[in-house]
Amino acid sequence: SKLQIVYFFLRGRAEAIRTLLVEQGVEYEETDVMPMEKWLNYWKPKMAFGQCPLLIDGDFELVQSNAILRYLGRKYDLYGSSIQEAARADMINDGVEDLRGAYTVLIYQNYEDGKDDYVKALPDKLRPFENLMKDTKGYILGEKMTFADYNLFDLLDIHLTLAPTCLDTFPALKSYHSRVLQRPGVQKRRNSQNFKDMKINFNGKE
Ligand SMILES: N[C@@H](CCC(=O)N[C@@H](CS(=O)(=O)O)C(=O)NCC(=O)O)C(=O)O
Repeated sequence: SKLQIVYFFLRGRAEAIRTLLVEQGVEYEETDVMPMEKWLNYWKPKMAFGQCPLLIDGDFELVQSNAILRYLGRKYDLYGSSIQEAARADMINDGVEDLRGAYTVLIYQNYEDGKDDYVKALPDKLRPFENLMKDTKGYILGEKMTFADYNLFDLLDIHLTLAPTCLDTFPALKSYHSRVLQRPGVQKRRNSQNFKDMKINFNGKE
């Protein structure tokens, strides 16, 4: 049976998961948790933490977007080939989660008043990723993509929407973003109507 992603009709925290699955050639179905009444009364109570995305893989169910990415990383051999490689992918994915969390607070709680300061402080948040990516042979672990690359790419991509010049002083990140964007599987996702129809965030702010 096909994998199922249960989430809002949004890029949000599911986009890295979708892009991974499309590029790996894994068929999946998308279940929209809305309308709001359905989310609140049917889906939300089923979710371990009251939140989505949820991945359904046969009779296995998993929430937490980063746990889902890591599960798919293990399932499709996108987690390196040593414990040190896996740990580097984990480290960078945790860094992505830190910045994604700050981005989420801006978008949902403080966009109008906080955007200028957020964008001003953004170089200090991106510089660690530039330093971590400047000596790699393409991706987080070298020549092969990992689950964390899909998350880092999505993080950079949503920040390019928020602040289009934010990578101009970070050549490694700028070339990394376009390298991932040009991958055939990523292009397949990006060119899909489903992707084009989805907003980044629930409140439409970006
Ligand atoms: N740590 C969780 C956070 C999930 C989360 O915040 N989900 C939000 C939607 S979104 O922020 O990912 O867009 C949600 O379910 N919100 C609805 C609710 O909390 O009722 C994860 O990574 O999956």
